Amino acid sequence: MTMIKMRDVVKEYPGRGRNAEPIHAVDGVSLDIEPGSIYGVIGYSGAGKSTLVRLINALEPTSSGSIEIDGEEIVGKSESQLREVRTEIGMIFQQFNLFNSRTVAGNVAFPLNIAKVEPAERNARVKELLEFVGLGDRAKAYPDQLSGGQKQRVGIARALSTSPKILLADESTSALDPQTTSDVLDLLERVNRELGITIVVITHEMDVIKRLATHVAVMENGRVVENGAVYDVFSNPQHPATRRFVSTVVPGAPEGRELEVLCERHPGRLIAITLNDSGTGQREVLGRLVRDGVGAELIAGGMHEITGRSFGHLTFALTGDDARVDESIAAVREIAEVVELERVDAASAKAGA
Ligand SMILES: Nc1ncnc2c1ncn2[C@@H]1O[C@H](COP(=O)(O)OP(=O)(O)OP(=O)(O)O)[C@@H](O)[C@H]1O
Repeated sequence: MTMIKMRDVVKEYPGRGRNAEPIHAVDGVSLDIEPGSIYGVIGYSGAGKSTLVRLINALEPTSSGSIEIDGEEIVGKSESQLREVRTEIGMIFQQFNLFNSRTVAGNVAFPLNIAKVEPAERNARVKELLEFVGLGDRAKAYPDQLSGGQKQRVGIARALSTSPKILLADESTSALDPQTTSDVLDLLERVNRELGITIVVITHEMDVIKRLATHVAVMENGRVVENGAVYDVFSNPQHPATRRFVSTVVPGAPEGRELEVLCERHPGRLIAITLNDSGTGQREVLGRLVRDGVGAELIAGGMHEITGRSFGHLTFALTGDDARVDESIAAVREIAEVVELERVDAASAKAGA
């Protein structure tokens, strides 16, 4: 059964000022998030990501549409019914939201106290969770004595305390440095793999999606403009917003100033080759490009590993007799997507500007 099923979900806020149009923070979103997946939701500031998360854990009422959590409709439920649904959902935050007056153990125990779990069972659970997140020796510390990464580990342990089926992570690594981000993402991956918890990751960083997610939805102006398996979306982005996000982690064919610089540095004809995991490798490409009278130099691009599958762009400068270069290009076209780039020279680009 689908873990989170959204159909035509709308969240409307009153507009600011008199006679202002209402704000559609979420505007007709339909998504299926399957059990065991790590679903990334990416978008620029104001796209509606945080609102979507607040609707999933019913912190705010949905204006219209349907949200099913593990088969159970949550839209229109009473507060007491929602409390039960919320125990199925853990949440972590950008600013960690820990209680500074409580110890690490006290923070993790907090949801268990509310759920009236017996002390012996509660203490055992807290110990087990702190071991799981690698903080077994910090139970008595206070949040102020911890680094950002450690605080987020406490946040994760607390979110897992009631054994939820779903973990919502709202910009959970945005306040952390790159190494700490990487450690926290590794931990989230373990939460998913070892505990089988479905994770929804809200972020504005495509790197987080690339590292962690199995699926991605791109949001713009309250709508999902594109979604699917991460590899499919990365290797063939359709919407301009998706292309912009993908280009931040997987550079496409060079353009603009980068292309100008490459043209300044390299003579010949430039071609950009797109490779996916359909079997064609770099070696095969080179074998077809290089022939008598044709020189091929790799001048930009690289391959990327996305959900265990490879994908990337390679840009070559080809020198030699035009007819022979044509043959090389035709030979590569048989096995890969090839685009010939129009040369630009900086002087004429400036003159034209
Ligand atoms: N409580 C509210 N009242 C009125 N408007 C709101 C409210 N919450 C959000 N909005 C508006 O809804 C839109 C989406 O906001 P939301 O915070 O969900 O976006 P976001 O993608 O999470 O952005 P950010 O990354 O900056 O948090 C924005 O235009 C925002 O101003």
